[in-house]
Amino acid sequence: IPWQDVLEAMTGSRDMSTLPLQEFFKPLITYLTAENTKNDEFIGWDINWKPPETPPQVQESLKSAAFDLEARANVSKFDWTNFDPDVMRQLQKIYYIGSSALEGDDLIEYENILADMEQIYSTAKVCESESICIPLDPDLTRLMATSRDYDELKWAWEGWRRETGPEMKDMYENFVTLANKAAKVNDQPDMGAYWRSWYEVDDLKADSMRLWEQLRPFYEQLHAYVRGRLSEHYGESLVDPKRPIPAHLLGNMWAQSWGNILDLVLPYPGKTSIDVTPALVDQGYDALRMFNISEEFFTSLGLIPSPQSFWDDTMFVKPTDGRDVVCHASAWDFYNAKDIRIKMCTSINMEDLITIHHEMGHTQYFLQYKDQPVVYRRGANPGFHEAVGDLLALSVSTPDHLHQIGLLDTVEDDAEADINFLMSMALDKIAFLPFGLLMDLWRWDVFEGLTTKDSYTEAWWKLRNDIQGVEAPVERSDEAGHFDPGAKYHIPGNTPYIRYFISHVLQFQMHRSLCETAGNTRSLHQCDIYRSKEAGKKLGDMLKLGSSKKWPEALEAITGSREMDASAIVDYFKPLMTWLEEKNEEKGYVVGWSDTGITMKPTTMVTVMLAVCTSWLMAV
Ligand SMILES: CC(=O)N[C@@H](CC(=O)O)C(=O)NC[C@H](CC1(C(=O)N[C@@H](Cc2ccc(O)cc2)C(=O)O)CCCC1)C(=O)O
Ligand SMILES: [Zn+2]
Repeated sequence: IPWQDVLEAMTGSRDMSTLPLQEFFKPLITYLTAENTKNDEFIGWDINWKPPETPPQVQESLKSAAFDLEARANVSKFDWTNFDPDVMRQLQKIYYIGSSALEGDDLIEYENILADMEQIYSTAKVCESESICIPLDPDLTRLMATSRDYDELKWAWEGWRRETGPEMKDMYENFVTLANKAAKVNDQPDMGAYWRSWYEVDDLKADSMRLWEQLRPFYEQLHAYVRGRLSEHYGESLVDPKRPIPAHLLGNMWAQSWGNILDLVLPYPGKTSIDVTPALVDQGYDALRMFNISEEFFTSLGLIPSPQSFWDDTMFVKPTDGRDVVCHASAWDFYNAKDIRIKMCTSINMEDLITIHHEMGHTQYFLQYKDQPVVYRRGANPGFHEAVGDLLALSVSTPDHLHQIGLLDTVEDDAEADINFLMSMALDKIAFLPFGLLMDLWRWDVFEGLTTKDSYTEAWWKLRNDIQGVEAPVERSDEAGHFDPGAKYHIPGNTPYIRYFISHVLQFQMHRSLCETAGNTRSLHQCDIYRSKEAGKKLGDMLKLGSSKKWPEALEAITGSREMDASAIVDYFKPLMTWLEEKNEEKGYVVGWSDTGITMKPTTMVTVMLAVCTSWLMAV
């Protein structure tokens, strides 16, 4: 409560007053006044007065004494600029507490809306019949990954959006109002600005768009090839080779990673498979054993082993006692420098093996910064926290590494096998970029008030079209009560998302540097830092910083650069990009997309322009 209330409780007055102090010293003040008058002392000080010349050595001691006094005086003035910068940084992080700054009913309503939306999302099921209803995890996820039936996929895709979004739509509008109210208490104009403030850069949106512009040409090449192959598989009537790709055909409920349709777009089908799911199943892997693969990779680098409490308390698989749990994987720091846990409904497949590494990247960060002040127990920026696990998974995913740990029996090291591997990586890493970007482009506009409830879905599909080049397989509209953003965990879960886009740039930058540290001599996409204590030391030292330093310093500790830079991901995928440009040209796959479906290749465009100009000149 405000100090005035405390003062009033003690003294009955709400104002500070000097009267008691004067009363306390009254006798002395009377005496001094009389004495000074008697001795005709000069009261106060005359700024033109100069002390008599003091001998040099006395001057020196006076100066040093004055300096100390000055320094002490400054601190006692509680002058922020004079505080130790680290104290300033800690105070700032203590002061800005996000949504916790809401008071009373606002805070209760805010928490209730979040709980209600989370409840809708985590219990939603799509019913095939009166008695059979299937949840997202694992059933709908598996269907979206494995079905190749256009209509079955559409049924699951549309059903999931029907069971989640509409019921949340009004809640979300109220949620945004309260979130923005909290942002203002944190000295931010809206919640999106508050989230972006964690990156401590002038314009995170501009930085993100700049990175995207560098990467978009590569995405367009991949998009063109995948659309071409899907169009051949499903037929042009279902997949128009010039339009955005129907969003339900990409192996994922949100089309955010396309790894599950590798079989439909594999460049060289004759080569040995690099999907280890069959091996995991055949070798009888269970969740715990998959976690141990990840644990062993981390400790091979000399990183910190997971404590026994982690193994005791982690939820590895979906409970079979009927409890409704939030199956969306997550890693938890209990901020007691001891307890860390993961909660995950692990399936026995490659995708979840990678997810396990992602989650253990979080718990490794928790372990590394556990001795920092609590306010510093965070990523250098949120993108760093998301990059750690994926960074190590870049080494684990290489065919050679998978072979080394017995999950691939043969590995072919030739150009075609390389392209197949790069394609499998691109279907996750390159395909993810536009989605990782558009999630918060949509949300930042909503928090800023540029997108209001009556256009939530319209704005969402405009971004999905423009940025990601995918479109809904069925009509979507706000008028119909749709709220498709609500079908993605992080919207009702209110988890910021740009961190994943940033992570997808950072993880390749760090991979390139750690590969150098580990003495890698092969191509970047073949690099495996397994067992490199030097690489592990570099990574560990950066992780120990937590958020105690601004993130460019943390990035510099690993890469030597203070800038986020997309050149590493471009280097990694270079061989595939060259291959895609040639293949798209050779197969006549159109690059890019537009709503009208009329897209011309640049060469055609130029021809048309020339024809127009010539005819115009002739006329003139
Ligand atoms: C207490 C708490 O909240 N803890 C945080 C961690 C922390 O902040 O300390 C946490 O556990 N968040 C959960 C979230 C889970 C996953 C996720 O949501 N992934 C995104 C995007 C994505 C896509 C590709 C990729 O390679 C990596 C991520 C999605 O699935 O869309 C699901 C599986 C993977 C990661 C996570 O781990 O980030
Ligand atoms: Zn994460």
